[in-house]
Amino acid sequence: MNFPKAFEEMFRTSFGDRAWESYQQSSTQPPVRALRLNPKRPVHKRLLPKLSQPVPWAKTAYYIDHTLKWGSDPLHAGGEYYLQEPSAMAPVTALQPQKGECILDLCAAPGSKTTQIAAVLEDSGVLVANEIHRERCLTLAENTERMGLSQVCVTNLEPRTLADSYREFFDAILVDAPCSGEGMFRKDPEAITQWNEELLLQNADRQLDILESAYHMTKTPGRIVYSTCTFNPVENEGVLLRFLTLHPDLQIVSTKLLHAQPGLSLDSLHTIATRYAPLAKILPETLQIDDLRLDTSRAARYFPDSSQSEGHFIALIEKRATLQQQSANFPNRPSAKFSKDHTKHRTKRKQFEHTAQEKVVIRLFEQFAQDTLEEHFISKQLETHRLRLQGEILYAIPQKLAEAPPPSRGVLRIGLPLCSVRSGHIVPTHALALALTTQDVRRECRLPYGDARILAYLAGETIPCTLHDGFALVTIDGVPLGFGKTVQGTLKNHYPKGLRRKYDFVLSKTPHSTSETDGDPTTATT
Ligand SMILES: C[S@@+](CC[C@H](N)C(=O)[O-])C[C@H]1O[C@@H](n2cnc3c(N)ncnc32)[C@H](O)[C@@H]1O
Repeated sequence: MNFPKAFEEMFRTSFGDRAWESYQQSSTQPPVRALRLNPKRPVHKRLLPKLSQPVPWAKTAYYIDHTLKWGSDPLHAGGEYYLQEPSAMAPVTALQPQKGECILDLCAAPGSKTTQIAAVLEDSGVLVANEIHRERCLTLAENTERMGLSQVCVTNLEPRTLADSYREFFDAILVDAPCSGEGMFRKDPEAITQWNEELLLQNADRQLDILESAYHMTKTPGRIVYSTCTFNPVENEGVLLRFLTLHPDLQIVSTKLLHAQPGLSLDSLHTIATRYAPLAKILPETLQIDDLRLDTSRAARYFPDSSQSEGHFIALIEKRATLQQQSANFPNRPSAKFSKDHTKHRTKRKQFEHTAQEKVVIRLFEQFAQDTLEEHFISKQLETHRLRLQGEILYAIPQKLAEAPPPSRGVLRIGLPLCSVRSGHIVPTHALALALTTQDVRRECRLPYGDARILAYLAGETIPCTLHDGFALVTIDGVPLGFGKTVQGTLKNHYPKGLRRKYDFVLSKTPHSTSETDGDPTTATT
């Protein structure tokens, strides 16, 4: 691999000559790949023999054979697993989401960390997944659907706009920031050509801006994880120090991540800054070396040569009350105005009632549910969610989210979309199908792995089915693929048109019999 001279200089100055030699050597190896199992799905027996090496720092995660096209298997379409680079799993491990918490994934697309957080929350609490770019946000929504998540709200907003609605709302926020992507070089050698020092400075400023919004959305006490897939200290430690000098109520705490190197200490950063101008440019002048709050060595860095991964930087930051809580200086919205809006909303909440149109759709959905779903699924949804019609879609919205003032625009999905109504008939959503288990439904069209009807269904064809007439969940040995409607021995296809494509039973293939690329855009993730 040909690295720019300036990149080599940054690396040698920051991490030493030996680290550079070792890094360079690792760059000749193929990138490592891994998957995370979806705890909502039964583990398919086809997968088991292929999952022999766990990723040490993440739950239910395994290294996988990089020669197989994992994204083309029908089990992938059923959300059985999520393909994710191993060190990209570490930020969520550091965040330590707890059941019932309100969590924000602020830079979320394509959704690898959103789906990882959701796996821990297990349908409890609230998870807002935000992505600024529209196209990437659609992929994020698709991935939350594929993994069967029910408590997720997907938004397409600038972080500052989101902060207007959710001030001090979240227990924990993940800022997996856009960065110079030095940890992507093995996977995407093209990225090397775009690397330059100006890019590091621009990214650092942008990251600081995003972190500012995160700060205002985090409760006290609360936590923020800041992560990037890049190595340089102009982003990473540099951004951390700039962020923490602005907020005395923040403190870096240890991530305790396995197999990671510690972040660069304040002492070493001062030395590096004397030899590396971009770092000297951004390092705050008033840093006190013995200020434990700013101990950047508590952050964690994964390098490809010292861990089996591509590379990441992760810092866990705690927000704690200080004696002199600093007054909010967030641009755009003064806090007094915000609390006024809040009161207005609370009054509205007390008077909450379904609209007439909502009542009609809910009644139709209840009839559908009586015929198609088991009682316990609906009663669980009603216990923890509120039903609300948004446009044409009836949603089950997590209670805590339904009580908060939602952003007035840019919401792609708020909780679990249940159904829409067409010509007086319920059309259940694909998201509902994938949020179900076989215990939740009255009719399951269960197909064994390898059955040709699976590929036909995923291509949008009708398939023969002997079940009683009505909606049925199509599954591969219990792993849901989508809905179909049985009419006199034929299952009409409800697999979404936009997702229909050719799949292949990849997991029955022996390693090295297929090409190295995955070929699935929805899984291109750090
Ligand atoms: C490293 S990627 C996130 C990967 C994602 N967390 C995952 O694990 O799948 C960073 C994301 O930040 C988004 N982004 C770019 N500029 C941004 C900005 N100014 N504010 C917020 N997000 C931004 C990018 O579109 C990109 O999707």
